[in-house]
Amino acid sequence: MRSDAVNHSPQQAFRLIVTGGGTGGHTYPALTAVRTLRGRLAAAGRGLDVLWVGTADGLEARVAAAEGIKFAAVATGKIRRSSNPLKLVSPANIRDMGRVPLGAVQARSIVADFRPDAVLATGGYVAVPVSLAARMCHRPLVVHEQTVRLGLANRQLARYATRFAVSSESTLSLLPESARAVAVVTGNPVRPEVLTGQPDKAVQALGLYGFDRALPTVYVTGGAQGSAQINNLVRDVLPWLLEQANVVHQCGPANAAGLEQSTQALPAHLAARYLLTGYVGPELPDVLALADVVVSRSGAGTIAELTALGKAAVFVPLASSAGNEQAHNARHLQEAGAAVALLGAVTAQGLREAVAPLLADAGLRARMAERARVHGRPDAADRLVDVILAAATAT
Ligand SMILES: CC(=O)N[C@H]1[C@@H](OP(=O)(O)OP(=O)(O)OC[C@H]2O[C@@H](n3ccc(=O)[nH]c3=O)[C@H](O)[C@@H]2O)O[C@H](CO)[C@@H](O)[C@@H]1O
Repeated sequence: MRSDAVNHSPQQAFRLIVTGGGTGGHTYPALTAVRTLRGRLAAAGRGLDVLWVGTADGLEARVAAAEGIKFAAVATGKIRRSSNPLKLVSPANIRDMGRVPLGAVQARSIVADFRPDAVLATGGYVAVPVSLAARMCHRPLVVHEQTVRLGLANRQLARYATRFAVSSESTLSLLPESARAVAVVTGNPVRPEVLTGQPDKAVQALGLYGFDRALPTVYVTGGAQGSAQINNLVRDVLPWLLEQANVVHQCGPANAAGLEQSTQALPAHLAARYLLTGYVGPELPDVLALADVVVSRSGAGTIAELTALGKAAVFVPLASSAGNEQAHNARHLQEAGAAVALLGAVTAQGLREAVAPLLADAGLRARMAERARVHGRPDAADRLVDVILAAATAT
């Protein structure tokens, strides 16, 4: 499917509003779609005028700034779910609910002024007012869902979408009927640079000169915000782990200080094989290239990257993710022999037993990596761009 929108009015730039963020899982697929769309339009001699609408303090604001994308902030509120009705009327929820109508008014004025050819919404609370504004202003709305099970924001938006792009066939049966009629399976876009990392660049950029390259390297990651659970498990097995491997440990920007202390006791030869960092920025592709085994949360973004690359992985899913979505992702890959899933109450011993065979046996790692690659969709960004262009010309 190649749309006429690429060749339409070559002198006039394609106008896109992109919205979504809060976490890396919502932000990076949007960024990848923007880059891919820009490339496709440029190849046809057409420009792209893009405006990202997000929250001022979200990851998306930093990512848009780093990419040179215009950014507009709207007020947004996170409604904290709880089984206790009293907690639903907490001061924080009341304050945030008040911000939702304000965000809707701001979003409507932004969309009306910008007059986009299409709006792409990739989830997160901020996507709700912007998508509603797209609907009110009669602009084509493409909603992209990264996870197998719909996120809360996208569930609300499903009925307003011109096209509803999903990452997995198994999501189709979970969609409301109105969204199923406009649904397309695209996969979850992976930043292209993630696929072309180089191990030596990770060593140089992060100063990993104490790593023993004869040993395998483990990349531990808790997702964009880090994971206290994974941090504690890794801390408890660290001396053992460093006897068999080098470790890059991404612990979350807020957690680094607390962990540094526990690693100060390591003998020098083990400490040299360990890098603790809050967040892995532009070096991420190179760190993934260096990694032989990944110990990780099973958010949709991470899964899309690890399967596109083909990496042996041990997943520790976030148990409270919406509808146990992370456990579902991890179990699905475990059943295919493409990962190990640690479900339920995970102990340090359990992590050690899962990682040890993979560190000891390069053949086992290679077979798992090969099975993981079968689930990757490296062409997802191109497919999503097809959907955006088709939605823009359908009106
Ligand atoms: C806590 C939470 O709400 N989790 C959800 C969130 O995941 P969350 O955003 O935490 O995690 P994902 O795995 O989806 O994505 C993380 C992204 O951040 C990148 N990264 C991470 C760490 C780092 O140091 N550097 C870096 O670049 C990863 O490579 C990946 O691209 O959105 C996902 C997609 O909607 C959902 O599946 C998750 O359940």
